[in-house]
Amino acid sequence: MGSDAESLVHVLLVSFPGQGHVNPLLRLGKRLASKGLLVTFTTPESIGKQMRKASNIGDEPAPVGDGFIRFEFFEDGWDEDEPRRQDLDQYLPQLEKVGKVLIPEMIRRNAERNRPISCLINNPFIPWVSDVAESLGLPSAMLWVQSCACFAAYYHYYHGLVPFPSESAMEIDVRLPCMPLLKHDEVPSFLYPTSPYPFLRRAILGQYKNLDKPFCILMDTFQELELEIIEYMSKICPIKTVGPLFKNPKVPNANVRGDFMKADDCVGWLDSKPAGSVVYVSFGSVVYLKQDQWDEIAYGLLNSNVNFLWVMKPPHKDSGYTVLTLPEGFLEKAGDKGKVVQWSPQEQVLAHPAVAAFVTHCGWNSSMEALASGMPIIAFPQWGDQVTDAKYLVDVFKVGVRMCRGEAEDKLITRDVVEKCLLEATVGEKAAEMKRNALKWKAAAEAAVAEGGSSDRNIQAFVDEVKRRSVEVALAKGSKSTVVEAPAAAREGAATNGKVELVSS
Ligand SMILES: O=c1ccn([C@@H]2O[C@H](COP(=O)(O)OP(=O)(O)O)[C@@H](O)[C@H]2O)c(=O)[nH]1
Ligand SMILES: O=C(O)c1ccc(O[C@@H]2O[C@H](CO)[C@@H](O)[C@H](O)[C@H]2O)cc1
Repeated sequence: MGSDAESLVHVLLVSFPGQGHVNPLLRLGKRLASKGLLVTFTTPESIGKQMRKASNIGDEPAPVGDGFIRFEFFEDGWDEDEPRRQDLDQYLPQLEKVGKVLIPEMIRRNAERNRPISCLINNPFIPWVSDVAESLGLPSAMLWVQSCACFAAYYHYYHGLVPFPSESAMEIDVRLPCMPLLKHDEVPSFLYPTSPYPFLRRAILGQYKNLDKPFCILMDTFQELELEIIEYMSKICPIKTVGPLFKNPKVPNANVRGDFMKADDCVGWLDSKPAGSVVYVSFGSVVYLKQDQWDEIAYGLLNSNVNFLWVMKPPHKDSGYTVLTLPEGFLEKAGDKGKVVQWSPQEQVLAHPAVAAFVTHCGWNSSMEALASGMPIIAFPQWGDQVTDAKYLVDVFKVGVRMCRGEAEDKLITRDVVEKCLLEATVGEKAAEMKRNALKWKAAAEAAVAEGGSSDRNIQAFVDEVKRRSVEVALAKGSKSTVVEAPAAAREGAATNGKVELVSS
C-alpha cells in the first residue's frame, strides 16, 4: 500500500451482507474517504465474491477524493452453497460468532501492517460490532440505513413509550412525537403482532439493545427532509444526518460500487425514448411478489400504454421463492415499449430524463434515491419500513401515489388499479404537482450534501471527531500516532434549517 494511504486515519466499515445495507455503508465509506480517511470495507466473503464479480473492486486501495477505500472480506465459516444463509435466525448468530473472532484479527493484521484502525462503523442487524470495538478500546459508530421516522418508531416500541398494535388491539393508530399519526398498517410492519418476519423484528431491534455503545448514529437522511423528528430524536440520541449518501458531489464518478449482480445495459434503450415517457418498475433486492400480482402488474403496464423498464431479479436458489414468469406473449405485445432486465443501474435510471415515474417497494435506499433524483413515485410497499416510507412519500413529501398498503393487507391489486396509478403519476395536473415537489426535494438534497450543507457539515464534524479520537486511541495504546490534520474550521454558508415548501392539492 502506498505510504500516502498509510499516513491517514483508518476506519473499518462492517456491513450486514444485504444490498440495501451494503449500498449506503459503501457510499458512506466513499464520502469519508473523500474527506481524507483511509476506509476499509468488510462484509462476508460470500457477498465479497459477488461484489468482485459484478463491480470494479480491485486489490489495491482506490483513491477517492483526498483518501482511499479498500476491501477486505471475511469468511463466515460456512460452505459456499450453505442454504442456511437465507435464514437470518440461523445466519445472524453465525455471523456474530465468527465476526467476533475474525474482525479483531483483521484489526490486529492491519495494525501490524502499519495502518491501525481508529474507529468501527456498522449498519443494522450486526450490533455486536460495537461490542468488538468496545472490547478493543476503539470508538464505534452506527449507520442507520432507514428514515429517522422509522428509527423513532422502533425506539418508542423498544422502550415501550407509546402503545403499538398488539394482539388485543390490532388496529390502533400510533401517535409518535413530531410525526403524523400512523395508521396501524403504516407502522414498520415487523412490529405488527402478526408479522410473518419475527426474525427481522429481532434483527432490527437488536441494535437498540446496544444503542448506548456507538458514540454517533449516522443516518442516511437529511435535516430538511425530516426536520422535526430529527430535532426531536437528536435530543435523545447522538444523531448526525449525512444523507442522501448516494449523492457525492466531490467524487460523483467514483468507480467503486457494491452491486451483488452486474447491472444489465438499459441506458441505451432509455436514450432512445422521449423525455418523461418511461415508468421504471423495481421492488429492490429482497421483495418478491406472488405470480398473480406479477401478472396484474404486467397487464396494467400493457393497458396503460406507457413505456416501461421493469426489473425482474431472479430469486436466490435457497430463498424458497419460485421464479416468476411473464404472461404468455407479454414481451411480444410490449415490443419496443418495454424492457425487462434482471438488475438495473438504478442511480443512472432515476437520473435519466426519459424516466417519468418509479413504481417502488419503498425501501429506504430506493426512496432516498428517488427523492434526491426528483423522481415521482408509485408506492407499492410490502413490509418493514417500506409501509412507513410509503406513508411519508405520499402524504408528507407529496411525491407519490399509493398503489397498495402492504403485504399484510393480502389484497390483489388489479390491472385496472395499476393502470390508473400509472396514468395518475405520469399525466395531468396531479403528476405535474408531484414532479414539482420531487424537484424541490432534489434541490434540498443537493444543498444538504453540497459544501457547507447540513449533511456535509455533519460528515465533516464526524471526520474531525474520528481524527480527534484516533489520537486518544493511539495514546492509550502507546503506539505510533497516525498523522492528523487540525480539524477543519466550522463551515459557513448554505446551511439551512428552513422547510421545503411543497405544492399541495
Ligand atoms: O435493479 C436494481 C434494484 C435495486 N438497486 C439498488 O438496490 C438498493 C435497494 O435498496 P432498498 O433499500 O431500496 O431496498 P432493499 O433491496 O433493501 O429491499 C438501492 O440502492 C437500489 O439503487 C439497483 O441498483 N438495481
Ligand atoms: O438479506 C436479507 O435477508 C435482508 C436484506 C435487507 C432487508 O431489509 C431491507 O433493508 C433496507 C434498509 O434497511 C430497507 O429500507 C428495505 O425496505 C428492506 O427491504 C431485509 C432482509
